Amino acid sequence: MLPRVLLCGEIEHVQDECKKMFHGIAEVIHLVSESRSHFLSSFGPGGPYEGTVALCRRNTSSEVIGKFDAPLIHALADTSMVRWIAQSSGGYDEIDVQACKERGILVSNTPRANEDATATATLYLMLSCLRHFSMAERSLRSGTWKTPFNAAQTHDVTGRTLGILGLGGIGLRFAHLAHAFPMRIIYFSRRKAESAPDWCEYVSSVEELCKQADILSLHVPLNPSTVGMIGEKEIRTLQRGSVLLNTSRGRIVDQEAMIRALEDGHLSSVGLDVYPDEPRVDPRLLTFPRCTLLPHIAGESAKAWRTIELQALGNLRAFVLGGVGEDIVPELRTVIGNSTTL
Ligand SMILES: O=C(O)C(=O)CO
Repeated sequence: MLPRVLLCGEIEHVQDECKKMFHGIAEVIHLVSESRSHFLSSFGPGGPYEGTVALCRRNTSSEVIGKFDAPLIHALADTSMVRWIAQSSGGYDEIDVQACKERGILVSNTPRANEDATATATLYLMLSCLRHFSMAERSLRSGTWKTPFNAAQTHDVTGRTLGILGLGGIGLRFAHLAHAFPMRIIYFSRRKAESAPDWCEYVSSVEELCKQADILSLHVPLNPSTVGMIGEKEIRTLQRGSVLLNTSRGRIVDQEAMIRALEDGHLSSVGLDVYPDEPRVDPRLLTFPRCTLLPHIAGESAKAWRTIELQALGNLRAFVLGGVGEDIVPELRTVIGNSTTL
């Protein structure tokens, strides 16, 4: 019997490629569970997921089986042979990687696959927040032409200082895109990035970044050390009238502090693609017409989706064939070699 790989969330964009990739080496099976308890009780003998050695996971699966938190990972390790989870996105914050580490399950993600799409969307948010393009379009679509859009309250990019928090793939790509404009670009990362161009200045702390920037863009992953990283103190350190952009994860920002700053004008607008409790959007955010709000689509373009799915499936295939895939998340890289073979 071939080993089985379970798709937790469907492959939508590369179905033919998926069939070819696993032909003769593994049986690809689909999620049939309608609850978390059914999911967890289905790996045993005679269950629909019997013989599953690895999963490909999309965040959409959490609607049915929930996040891959510590209880789920421990139950999975107790009741199944699953040793690899190939996450189908750059962010893997819905998987408890520490629990995976304890139980010898490795996790891969899809770095690089949607850097360009996410950086491009961030650029759109920056321009829209300064020039109120989203508001202007809403004025036109509602049949009121330029009202309530008010050009006198909009701003140019020229002369602004863009502060990038996290100069990984997306942050760096955004820096390059923004460099087309006559603006100063600074960044803070845990360590100075070797790939940073000369014109992208390193500053030594988040505080220094907030002191100098009047546009702050967030590009760090969500993990226990980044939850609430941008709170009241950081927001108030930004100059009055600054713009905050977030295409990483909602919980990196203290949403209450952000809303207070929008209410009293300390932040002139925010450009968001992500929210703390998606798909819920705090209704107070909808009352600030100059903000640009997207429904977590920054990293989604036709090319990005195909690349993400191919990369996730590639990691899964490498695991099935050789016992280890690529793109292991940083927290688990030291675990390679332990109990991952079929
Ligand atoms: O790749 C990710 O993690 C995304 O959030 C895609 O938008």
